[in-house]
Amino acid sequence: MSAIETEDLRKRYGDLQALKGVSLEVDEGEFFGLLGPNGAGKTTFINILVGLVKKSGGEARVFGYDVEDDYREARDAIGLAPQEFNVDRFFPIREVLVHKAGYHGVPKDVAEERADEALRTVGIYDKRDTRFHWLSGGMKRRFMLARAMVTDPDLLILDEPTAGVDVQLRHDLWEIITRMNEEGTTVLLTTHYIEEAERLCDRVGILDEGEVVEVSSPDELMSRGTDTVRVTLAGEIDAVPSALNGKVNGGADADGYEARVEDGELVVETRNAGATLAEVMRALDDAGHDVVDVEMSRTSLEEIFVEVTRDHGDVTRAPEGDA
Ligand SMILES: Nc1ncnc2c1ncn2[C@@H]1O[C@H](COP(=O)(O)OP(=O)(O)OP(=O)(O)O)[C@@H](O)[C@H]1O
Repeated sequence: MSAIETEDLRKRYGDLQALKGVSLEVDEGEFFGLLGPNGAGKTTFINILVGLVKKSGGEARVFGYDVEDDYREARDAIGLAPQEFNVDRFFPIREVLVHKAGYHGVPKDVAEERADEALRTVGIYDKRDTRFHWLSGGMKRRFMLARAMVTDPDLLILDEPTAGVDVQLRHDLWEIITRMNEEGTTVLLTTHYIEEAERLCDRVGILDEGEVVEVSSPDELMSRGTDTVRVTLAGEIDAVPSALNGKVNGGADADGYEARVEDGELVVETRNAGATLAEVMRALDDAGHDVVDVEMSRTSLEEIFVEVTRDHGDVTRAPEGDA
């Protein structure tokens, strides 16, 4: 069964079409990243799933439950850590967690156990009698995750859970979320940190201006980029060795690569540096060159992300009748 399934999901705020027909499927147990520039519609998508925003059209289901017709069942399956802090400021945080679990139908004694466990997991158990208000910024982020997990949800939705936190805390939060996913919880994560998506997610969906422009694994996305191999030789070379010249096919595509001489060094652009390198080294050796140094660089996921959303913009924002 799918954890999340949307078909042609639409949302209009006045004149603004924030979601323009989003069809997405997230499998049970998957770690799915939703990426997109500011205003792409990520929070709107999440808010429809949790019943905070009413859809204008299309379908949205969580574990088969319609998010509007079967609101209670769908909502009880979700643990949400929203982007904005929206926590009761008058109660100690442990009580906030107990109330939260109770609201979702968890009996009081179990709720209390879960609250303690969640606070321990995120490392702020010793602050259990403190009000949210008095926590540090990092502790607040930890608490948001504790609150999302206290109902033991099948689907964890995290809207930029690590925004503005330091590297250490980010890694701590990653570890906790990864463990939950390994134990079977489906995770939907939105983030602006591409590295986060690359490290954590099985698949990422890129949303741009209310439309899904791409769904693939981080690896698949990375393989779209071009790797550059720069080889420094003992002496300068003035021409690409003929064995490599034969591979030039007008650009670096899946089957080939493009080699050129730049400042006396050999530069090869390829889809896959690992696969190409051996061939390049053999060709240089056969041509009698001594290799002094090899430097490889990959296009980052960040660059690919920028490219994908820019290309989408070129199409959707092109004036009518324009090619
Ligand atoms: N309640 C609202 N009323 C009017 N417009 C809204 C409302 N909520 C969101 N929008 C608009 O809908 C669009 C999508 O917003 P949304 O918050 O879903 O984007 P996002 O991808 O989450 O952005 P960010 O990465 O900045 O959080 C934006 O243009 C936003 O201004």
